[in-house]
Amino acid sequence: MAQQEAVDSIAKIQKLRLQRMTWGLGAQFSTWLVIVGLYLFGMVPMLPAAIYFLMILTINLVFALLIKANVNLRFRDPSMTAAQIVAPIWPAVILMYFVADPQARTAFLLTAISGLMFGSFALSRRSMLAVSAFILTSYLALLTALHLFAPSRMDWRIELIIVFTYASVLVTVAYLGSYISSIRNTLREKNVLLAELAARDPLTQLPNRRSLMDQLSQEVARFERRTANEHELCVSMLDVDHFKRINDTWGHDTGDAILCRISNELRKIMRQGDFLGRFGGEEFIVILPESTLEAAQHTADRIKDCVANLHFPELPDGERITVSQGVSIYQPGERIEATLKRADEALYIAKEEGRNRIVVGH
Ligand SMILES: Nc1nc2c(ncn2[C@@H]2O[C@H](COP(=O)(O)OP(=O)(O)OP(=O)(O)O)[C@@H](O)[C@H]2O)c(=O)[nH]1
Repeated sequence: MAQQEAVDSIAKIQKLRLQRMTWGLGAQFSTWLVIVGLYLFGMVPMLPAAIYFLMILTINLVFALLIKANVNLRFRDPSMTAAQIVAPIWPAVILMYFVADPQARTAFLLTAISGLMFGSFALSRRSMLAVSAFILTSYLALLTALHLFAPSRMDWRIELIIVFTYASVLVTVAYLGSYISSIRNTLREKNVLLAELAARDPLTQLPNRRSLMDQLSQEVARFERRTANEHELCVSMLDVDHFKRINDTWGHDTGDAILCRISNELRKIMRQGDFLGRFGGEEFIVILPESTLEAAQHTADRIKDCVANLHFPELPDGERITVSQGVSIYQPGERIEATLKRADEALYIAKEEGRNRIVVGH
């Protein structure tokens, strides 16, 4: 099941990557328009323009195929952000060589900046600066080629100003972009932390009521999807006996310490796949998915014995703590609250019958 969830989440991320690629195509679209315009105005010959489009088509196709075939998952950055920004630059540089007018060439430089902005999704400052350096070096290489082979198509004074301006703009964009990227990372980390805090009980560090209810809904959904009928979803509600007396006699701090100790010990004896949480006060819930009533009773017995045999250094020698438990089984199609209510009623009976026992709710 967990494996299926991991596969689903990878598929979702891959879909998002393809979506970002489409946005990238949107950003490249402006460059394509520029080229069509240059061609229509007779500022660039047809062959280099056609070669450019062929190269860009191949590049985009390769990236899309890498994502579709999940090959990108093997890379250090599966989003291939830097590669996707850098790859279309050289086809543009080659085409720029054939553009006669230096002013018209600057249009390409602007579109490279919008490509760089995609780096703010993922790139560190160092990577953003490296990509900027790559763009600038590519432009300098173009100027060198023009200087050597087609000096009539360039004016060094204008190019110097363009290169200087472009370098400062790239550095600014790289800094701002990496700042946005770092804010995104911090936000992501904080969200993970917040989600963890919202799901955990601060005293015992066990999953809290909200988390228990989430887990129960997931287990119910899973149960309703099951194909074979051999397993049950069982719930055990557990309450520490005479806890008020413990608080009243030895103080609230002792009560807290006892709740923490019980939580820790129960955590240790939980079967993998079972879920223990604090429902509130001195009440806990154990969720036993893919179980049977017999197995649930067995677990409840283990819990009962575990707590009854605990020695608490905070309490006088011989003072024992016990727990009562109400067990219920989820009935197909019912609301989970109904299952919990049966467990609660069974717990009530366990208390009535003398505590330190397990009652199954029907
Ligand atoms: N120390 C401590 N006490 C808590 C906490 N949450 C709830 N309690 C106390 O737990 C006690 C529960 O008492 P009752 O509901 O009367 O039940 P009980 O004394 O355990 O008696 P039975 O459940 O009938 O065996 C109350 O005194 C609450 O104040 C907590 O986080 N820490």
